[in-house]
Amino acid sequence: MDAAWPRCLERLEAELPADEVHTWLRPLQAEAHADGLTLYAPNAFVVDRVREHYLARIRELMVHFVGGPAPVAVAVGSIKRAEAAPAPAAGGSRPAAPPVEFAGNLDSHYTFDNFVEGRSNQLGRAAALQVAQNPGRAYNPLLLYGGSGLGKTHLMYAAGNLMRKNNPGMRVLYLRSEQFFSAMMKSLQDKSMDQFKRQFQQVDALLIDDIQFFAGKNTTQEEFFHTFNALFDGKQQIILTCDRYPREVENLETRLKTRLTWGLSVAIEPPDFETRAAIITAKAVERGVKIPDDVAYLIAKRMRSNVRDLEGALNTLAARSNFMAKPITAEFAQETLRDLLRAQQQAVSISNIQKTVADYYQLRMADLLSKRRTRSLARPRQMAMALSKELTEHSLPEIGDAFGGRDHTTVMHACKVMRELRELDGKLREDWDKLLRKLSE
Ligand SMILES: Nc1ncnc2c1ncn2[C@@H]1O[C@H](COP(=O)(O)OP(=O)(O)OP(=O)(O)O)[C@@H](O)[C@H]1O
Repeated sequence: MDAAWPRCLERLEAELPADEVHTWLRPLQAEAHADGLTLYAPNAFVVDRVREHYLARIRELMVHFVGGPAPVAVAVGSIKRAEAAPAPAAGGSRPAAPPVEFAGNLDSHYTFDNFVEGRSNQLGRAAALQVAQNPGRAYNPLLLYGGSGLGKTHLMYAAGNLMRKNNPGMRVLYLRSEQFFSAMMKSLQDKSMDQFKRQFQQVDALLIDDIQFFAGKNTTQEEFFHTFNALFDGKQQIILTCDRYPREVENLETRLKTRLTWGLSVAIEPPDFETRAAIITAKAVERGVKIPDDVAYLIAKRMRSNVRDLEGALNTLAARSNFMAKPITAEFAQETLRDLLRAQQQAVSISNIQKTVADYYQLRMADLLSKRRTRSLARPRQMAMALSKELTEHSLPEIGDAFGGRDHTTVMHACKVMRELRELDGKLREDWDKLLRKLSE
C-alpha cells in the first residue's frame, strides 16, 4: 500500500495537467493501515474535490499497483505529528546561526486570527496553517500566488508568526525579494558570498515575498536556486509568494519555475461580497472604528478587486469622521467616498463589461453577442456573463437578455463553468483577475 501511492501519483502526473496535480493531489498525505489507504487533505473543500474528480481513478490505479483489493478513503486531517520527525525546537539541532543581517523580518501584527476566511482564500489559509503547524513536512515549498493586495503576505506572516509561537527558538527569516537581491549584490561586492549562503543554511524557515521580482535577474535566480535546493534538502520550510502562477512569469528560468511548484501552489483570489464585508467589519473593530453594517455593505458592494483598497476606504472614512467629529453613516460614507464610488459604479455596467472583455480578447462586440458557439467565442462570452453576475446587481434573466436574448440557465451555466475553470486553469484565472482589476479600477 505504502509503496503503491507514490506510483499512483506518478501515473496521475502523467495523465493530468500539472496545475491540477499540484493543487489537489500533491497536498494529500497518504497513510496505509490494516483497512487500506487514507488520503488526508487539508480541508473539506479539497476532500470534496478529490472525491468528485479523482477518487475513482485513484482506486483503479491502487488496485492495479497493489495487485488486489485496495480500499481508499479521503478525509480531512494529517498524519499524526508523533509519526513525523519532531519539529525544530528551541536551539534545535542546526548549528547556532550568526546574527541575521537582513533588514526585513516578520511583522507580528499579521496572524491567522485577524485573517478573514472566505471561499477565495480558504485553501491558502488552510495550507499556510498546516505548514506552520508542521514546518518542513506538510508542503514544501508552499507557494501562494494571486493579484496584489489579496492577503498573500498576511498569510505568510501569519505562518511565520505561528511557527515562532509554537517553537520559540525557531529561526524564521522573512525577506522581500528585493531584500534578497540587494543583500546578494552587496555580498558580491564585498566578496562575502560564503557568509551570505551560510545565513540561509542556518534558518529553519525562509519566507520570500513577491518572487516575480527575480524575473530577468539571472545571477539572483542562480543564487536563489542553490539556496532553495540547500534548504529543501535540509527539510527547512520554504514559503513563497508570487503575483501569478510561476510558470507564467516571463524571464524566470525553467528549472526554477519547476522547483517553485514542487510542493503546494495555491491561488488566492479576489474575495467575494460576503468576505469583503466581513473584512471591512473586522478591520473596523481592530482599529476601534464604529462602522454600521449598511456602510460595510456599501463599500463591499462597490469596491471589488483588492483588500488594500477596502482598507484605504475605511482609513479615509475613519480619518474624516475623526477630523469632523461626525459618526460614520451611509450618507457620510457616500459623501466622503463619492469620487471613489462613482468611478467604480461607472465602470461596471453590462455593456462596459462586454466591451472590456471584447477588447481584451480582441473580438468584435457583434461576435461576442452572436449565437455562434465556437470555443474562441464561447469562453469569452461565458467570461463576460460571469463577470456581469459578479460585478453588477442585474438578475440572471437580465444578463441573458443583454447577451442577445439568452436564457437565464445559460448565464447560470456560464457562472458555474467559470468558477470551475478558475480553479483548474491558470491562464483563465489570470484573465479573470486582470479583467476584474480593469473593471474595478
Ligand atoms: N482575508 C483577509 N483578512 C484580513 N485582512 C486581509 C485579508 N486579505 C487581505 N488583507 C489585508 O489586506 C492588506 C493587503 O494584504 P497583503 O499585503 O497580504 O497583500 P498581498 O497579496 O501580499 O499583495 P502584494 O502582492 O501587493 O504584496 C493587508 O493589510 C492585509 O492584512
